[in-house]
Amino acid sequence: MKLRRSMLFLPGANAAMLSTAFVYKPDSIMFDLEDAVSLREKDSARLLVFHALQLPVYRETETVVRINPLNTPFGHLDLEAAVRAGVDVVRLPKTDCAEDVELLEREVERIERACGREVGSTKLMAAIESASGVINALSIAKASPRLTGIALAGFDYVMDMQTERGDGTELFYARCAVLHAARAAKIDAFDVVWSDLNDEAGFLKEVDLIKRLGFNGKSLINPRQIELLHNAYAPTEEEVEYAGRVVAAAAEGERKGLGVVSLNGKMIDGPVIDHARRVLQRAEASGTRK
Ligand SMILES: CC(=O)SCCNC(=O)CCNC(=O)[C@H](O)C(C)(C)COP(=O)(O)OP(=O)(O)OC[C@H]1O[C@@H](n2cnc3c(N)ncnc32)[C@H](O)[C@@H]1OP(=O)(O)O
Ligand SMILES: O=C([O-])CC(=O)C(=O)O
Ligand SMILES: [Mg+2]
Repeated sequence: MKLRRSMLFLPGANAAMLSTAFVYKPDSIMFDLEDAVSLREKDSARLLVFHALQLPVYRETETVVRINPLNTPFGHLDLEAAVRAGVDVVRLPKTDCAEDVELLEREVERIERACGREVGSTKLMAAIESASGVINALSIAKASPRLTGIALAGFDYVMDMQTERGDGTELFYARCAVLHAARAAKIDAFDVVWSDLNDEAGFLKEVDLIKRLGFNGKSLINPRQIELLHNAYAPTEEEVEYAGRVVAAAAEGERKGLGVVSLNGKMIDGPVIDHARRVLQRAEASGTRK
């Protein structure tokens, strides 16, 4: 079970962060070449990220590079550097339609062939940051078998919608649309960045909401957010104990040839058993909540 709860952004021009981010153990590390890098640092950031990707320490963690859009002067250069350096996942920002992903896929394949990397080994992720992107979320999510997930990018999205970040009401439709598209395409779904590092309670409230909606995780901007997120996503001891009893009751029912059994008056059938197995898998992969 590949956990993708935390995807830590860091500015590609920041050499100190590039060389230490792995110690925080996010599920994925995302080197940003887009909006966190000033125009004057685009070239040096690309070179730094190209070298950082090849450090042995990054073999252990999933690496992601957020390139600039392909219709900018930087996008193709970023992509060339990321694929040649062996990045695990390329994240395309400002994805508005399936054709954006199809173009990305063609370019990635061309570069893989040119540099001798196995064709298909570079995975993709699309960030949806506009009304058009949200409307096209399903076709974007199904645009390439290389896609591991889609992400909602809240800051550009609320700009496009002529609103601003608030209590989450402004993101409600987009979150549901992106999530349904990802689930229909059987890929991961990532929620927006939380930018107020001093508002831990607000962050945790948002994490609770997106976990209940069904997101795999969130894009993060600071190491302090990682442990909070992982802990909130870990099942509690009680959930694990109950899941164990559900699986045991189901096994007992199967031995007796029963399709449905009851545990303390609660019906236990297929989806309940699947959920219990997922809780146990998650506990095995991430431990229990502290
Ligand atoms: C809308 C968008 O596009 S969002 C995506 C793009 N944005 C980004 O990539 C921003 C990433 N985050 C950051 O740059 C920073 O966390 C900021 C600017 C938000 C806050 O910076 P600070 O106030 O310095 O954070 P803080 O005091 O918590 O830093 C503590 C330590 O963590 C390190 N750190 C902070 N953020 C990160 C990060 N994202 N990755 C790795 N290390 C980090 C700092 O370098 C510092 O290390 P040090 O103690 O060795 O100097
Ligand atoms: O991709 C992200 O998560 C961050 C981002 O660009 C945005 O919110 O506009
Ligand atoms: Mg953005």
